[in-house]
Amino acid sequence: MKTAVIVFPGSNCDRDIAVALERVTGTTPDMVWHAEPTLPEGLGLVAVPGGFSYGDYLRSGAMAARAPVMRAVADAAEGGLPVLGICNGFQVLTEAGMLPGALMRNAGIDFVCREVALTVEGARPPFFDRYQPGERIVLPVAHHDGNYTADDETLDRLEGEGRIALRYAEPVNGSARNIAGLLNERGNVLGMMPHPERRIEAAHGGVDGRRLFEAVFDLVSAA
Ligand SMILES: NC(=O)CC[C@H](N)C(=O)O
Repeated sequence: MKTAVIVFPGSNCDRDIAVALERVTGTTPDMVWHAEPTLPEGLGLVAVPGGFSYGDYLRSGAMAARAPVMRAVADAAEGGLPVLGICNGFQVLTEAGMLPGALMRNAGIDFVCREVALTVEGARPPFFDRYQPGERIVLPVAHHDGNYTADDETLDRLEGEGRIALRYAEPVNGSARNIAGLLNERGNVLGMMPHPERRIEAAHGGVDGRRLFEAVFDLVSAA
């Protein structure tokens, strides 16, 4: 499966996700610089990685959302391509309007860097069909702007449409309804604050992130 990882000035989890994709899919992803106007042909997944794009000025993800490559990412998502935004990637996707709501400063102000327990809310493909609905998993988080915020009407709609993909098992950063991960309407764009790419082999202390990549790989290989 051909994959791409978007790289912004200040990305720092681009290598982590590249290694995870390589280990799971057996192919090396294309690293795509933010200034590129297009994406490579024939992709099965685009990853928007974690980090501190543009130093988190003006808000985390705000400047990256306006990078030339993001227009191509939005077009590809509209065409149904799976897009995975992790941590800063989730912030970029909300700032780009590809996912609703915003990620605000953590309720406790502090940077939160630890393992957290999460509930997988649904087993919806392409990302979660290798998990059980309601399954409890553990992944690491590392962020200062993970406090998901949206108005009540939006939150109710997200719940009603089954688009809350992941919830913190207990409050971590003040996120509305403990939201840790979110899908777009079609289900092919996922933004999540925890880092699945940092839990794919035993040496990481757990493998709860691995099935997410395997599920996308299965889907694309079967196509
Ligand atoms: N690990 C990350 O992607 C950090 C995300 C973001 N810049 C924050 O601290 O909120």
